[in-house]
Amino acid sequence: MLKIKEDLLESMLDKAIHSIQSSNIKLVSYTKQLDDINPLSFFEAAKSIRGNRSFWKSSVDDFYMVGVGAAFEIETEQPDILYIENKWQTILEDAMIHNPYQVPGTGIVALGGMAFDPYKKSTDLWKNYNASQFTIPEFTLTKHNGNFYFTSIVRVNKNDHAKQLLHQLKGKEKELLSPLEDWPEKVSVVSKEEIKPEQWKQTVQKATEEIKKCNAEKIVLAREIRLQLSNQAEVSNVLEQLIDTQPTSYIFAFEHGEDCFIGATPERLVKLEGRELLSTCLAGTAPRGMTEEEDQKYKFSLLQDQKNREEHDFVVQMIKHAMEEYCENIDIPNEPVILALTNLQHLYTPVRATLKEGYSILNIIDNLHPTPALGGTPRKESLEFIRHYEQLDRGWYGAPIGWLDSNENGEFAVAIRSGLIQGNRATLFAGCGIVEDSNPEAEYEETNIKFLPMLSVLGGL
Ligand SMILES: C=C(O[C@H]1C=CC=C(C(=O)O)[C@@H]1O)C(=O)O
Ligand SMILES: [Mg+2]
Repeated sequence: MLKIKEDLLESMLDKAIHSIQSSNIKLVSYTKQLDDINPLSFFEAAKSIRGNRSFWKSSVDDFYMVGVGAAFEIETEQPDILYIENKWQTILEDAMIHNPYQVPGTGIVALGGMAFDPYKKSTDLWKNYNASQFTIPEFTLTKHNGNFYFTSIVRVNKNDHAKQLLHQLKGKEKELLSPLEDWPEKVSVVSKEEIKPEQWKQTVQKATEEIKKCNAEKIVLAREIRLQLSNQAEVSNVLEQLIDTQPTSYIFAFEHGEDCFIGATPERLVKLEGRELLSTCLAGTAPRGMTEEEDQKYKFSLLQDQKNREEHDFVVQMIKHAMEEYCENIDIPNEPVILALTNLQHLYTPVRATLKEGYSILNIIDNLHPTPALGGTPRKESLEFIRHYEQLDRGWYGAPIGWLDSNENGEFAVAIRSGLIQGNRATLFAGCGIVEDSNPEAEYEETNIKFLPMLSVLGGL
């Protein structure tokens, strides 16, 4: 840091300390540009504060965010995203921000997520994850359009000393930006346990019966597998492999205490840049072929398959309807196209719109989640079925995860193709949309393909 910049940060800290009122949260943020730095190395360099790191890579853009430490946590056990919104706005009103770049994901940012269904009783598996939790990191590395930005955020207290805070910041920054000496090893799967697959197939059967009785139109059911690993899984290594093997997915990790929720999801829930909004309808699945010819065959039959088209169309109709409330200039193509991923292909309909004034990204999430790609149609009936009959604790699986910044930019994905790593154990999740014509055996096979991205990077193939 140049002397002149240090002086500016010191005087910001000093001013913040002297202006603080008894109960308010005063954050000071300072953003500067860095030379080339590998986001994964930055994540790994922060391993001394393991338990408090977040990682995000966008699916299509060369955009990364790595959050380290916690200047402040916004969390709630209540099923109330708007509590998060209010707290976030209050924090921003009191914050002092130095950010000459105004690039998405810089300045004051928050990274986090929430439970799929806060009304379902949670188990010990997810004890380290709140109903919703957003971290404002102490340090954020952002890669945007080939440029690197480094933001430091300090929560100041009345009795702090600016010089001392600055000294601590410089020490931590040096540690985070120093070259790495070694890179963690891969793990492998020692044993794999599928949780009650036959019972799961019976639940699928039960769902189709409920649909035939017109009690719902679509219900998404998930199942889990538990893995015993050769060693404690190193998150940096797992992330590195996910980036390599799933280049068109969002790659994410949210560490909470000893645990890490991690995955590679293709499903964007919402991206907001200024008022420009993107969303995605993703549902309907087929495998990839072993040859070009076989791949094309799967592709064409997926595009024409009645059952998959129905699964997909429920998502399109719901998102279209939700967008009409908050957006204008809504653009949704009439026909889906194929989104081909490493292990499977999906029916995909992109959505573009302009967000009306007065609404935020958290309003959109509140409205969209869960889409029929993860819940079902109608929402109320399908969620009741899931709550009652699904045997697992989804936790944050299937829920919105992502980030937002102080300039109304943000992006959230749906946390699928994911797992919870707990030392040398991991729990993986995969689900599928059940409609009237679903066949339990075929749906079981579909979930098997959806486990592959996580299973392969944990050394389970
Ligand atoms: C619920 C999952 O996928 C959803 C997203 C895309 C396709 C889906 C399907 O075809 O069933 C699912 O709705 C999952 O991967 O765990
Ligand atoms: Mg499906």
